Amino acid sequence: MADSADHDSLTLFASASGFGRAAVSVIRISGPACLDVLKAISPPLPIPRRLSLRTIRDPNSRDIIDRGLVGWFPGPNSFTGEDMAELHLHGGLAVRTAMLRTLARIPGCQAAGPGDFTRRAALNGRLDLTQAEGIADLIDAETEAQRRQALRQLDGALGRQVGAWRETAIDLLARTEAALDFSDESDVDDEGLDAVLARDAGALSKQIQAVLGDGRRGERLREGFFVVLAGPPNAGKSTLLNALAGREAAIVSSLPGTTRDAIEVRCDLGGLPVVLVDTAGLRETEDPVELEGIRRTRRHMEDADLVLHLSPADGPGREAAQRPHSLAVRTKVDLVASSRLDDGLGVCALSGSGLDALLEAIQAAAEASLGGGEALVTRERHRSALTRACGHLDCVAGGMVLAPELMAEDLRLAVRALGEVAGHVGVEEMLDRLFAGFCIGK
Ligand SMILES: Nc1nc2c(ncn2[C@@H]2O[C@H](COP(=O)(O)OP(=O)(O)OP(=O)(O)O)[C@@H](O)[C@H]2O)c(=O)[nH]1
Repeated sequence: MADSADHDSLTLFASASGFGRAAVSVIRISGPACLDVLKAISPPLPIPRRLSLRTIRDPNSRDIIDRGLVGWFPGPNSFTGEDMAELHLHGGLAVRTAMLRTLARIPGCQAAGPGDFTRRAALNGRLDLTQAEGIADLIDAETEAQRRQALRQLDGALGRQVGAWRETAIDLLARTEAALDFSDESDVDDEGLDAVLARDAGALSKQIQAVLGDGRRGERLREGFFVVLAGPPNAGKSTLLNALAGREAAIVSSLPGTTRDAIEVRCDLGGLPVVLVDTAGLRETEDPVELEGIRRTRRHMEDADLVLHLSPADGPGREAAQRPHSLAVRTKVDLVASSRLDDGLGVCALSGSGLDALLEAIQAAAEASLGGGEALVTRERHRSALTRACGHLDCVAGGMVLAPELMAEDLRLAVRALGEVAGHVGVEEMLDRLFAGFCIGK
């Protein structure tokens, strides 16, 4: 990982297209030695930003490694802001290995770690931190809604909004500082300044809070809408999960208590990411392993966005929905005559009957929770920094700090908290954490 000045002067290289077998394999190179590397392995240098067919050789032995396309992207107008190159080679394992081994032997070159290229782009001011997160989210996006949200963030929607709030907070701070520094000079009018500052700080805080009051839609969309399948042992939870997910993900068995821990299956419901969670059956038991499973089930139910309370149609009556975000579902409806069924949701996971209605109900709940406009805040990190900023602005707005020096300090802390979102301040540790989650070559 590029975390020291020494490391930053190295030229990094990595496979940017994964490590499997493919038609084309892309190797990225970025750093000060990039130009020399290209001249050594694939002369002559291509026209910038235009892929050119070249023979690529080991610079020492002059052995041919492959014939492929070479792209040359001189800094600072490259993804990382440094000199960069891309080698589009044949996607075989041996070709890629030979190329990476050759690059590793060139002085000044080093294999990149996860996220190193994006990290350099952020450090060179090509992206702010929210956009770097947008790239990570775009790579991880599994559904259409996640892809759209990540693209919006990569486009800088959050960075621009938070940047505008930060400018306003800086302006408030400048006015306070001016009043402090020149309070004895006649041309600085601090008459009623406290009231004006309090009003403006309050207005800014309200704007931020309006965005924060989005029901955590952005975070939920990244993480998925959690649907927990709960109910007594043998209610048919695992069978239903498999039927809903369309694959055999959970162990299905006729032994009550087969599922001891939660099993999660991610699926795409109408473009929304839904995580179905199969849990241990709820019943009275002395078995310590099963008890632990039941404890975890209860915790999953508390954290769930939606709980499906399953009860077999041939058993006791339908369980009443215990909280607003829950649905009572009758399972194994094939075991009773249709005349004995009530009007609520009922499924036969074996034949698939009733599954469409259940999926529609889950999708409607997910849409109600995740839909309703475009969320700006997509991570707890953003929420926590913005909440802190609001706290400081509210101190100024509420007249809780009377001395102008203290007011200035609160405004400074608000500016700092807002700056953290885009990566202007105090983010070294955060950078390590963020880029560690990237893939190599990005
Ligand atoms: N007739 C019928 N049997 C079903 C249906 N769904 C599940 N079963 C059967 O019911 C039994 C229990 O199913 P599971 O899916 O393992 O039940 P579970 O609720 O996950 O059980 P635990 O893991 O013990 O909590 C199995 O024999 C299934 O084949 C259904 O719709 N109709």
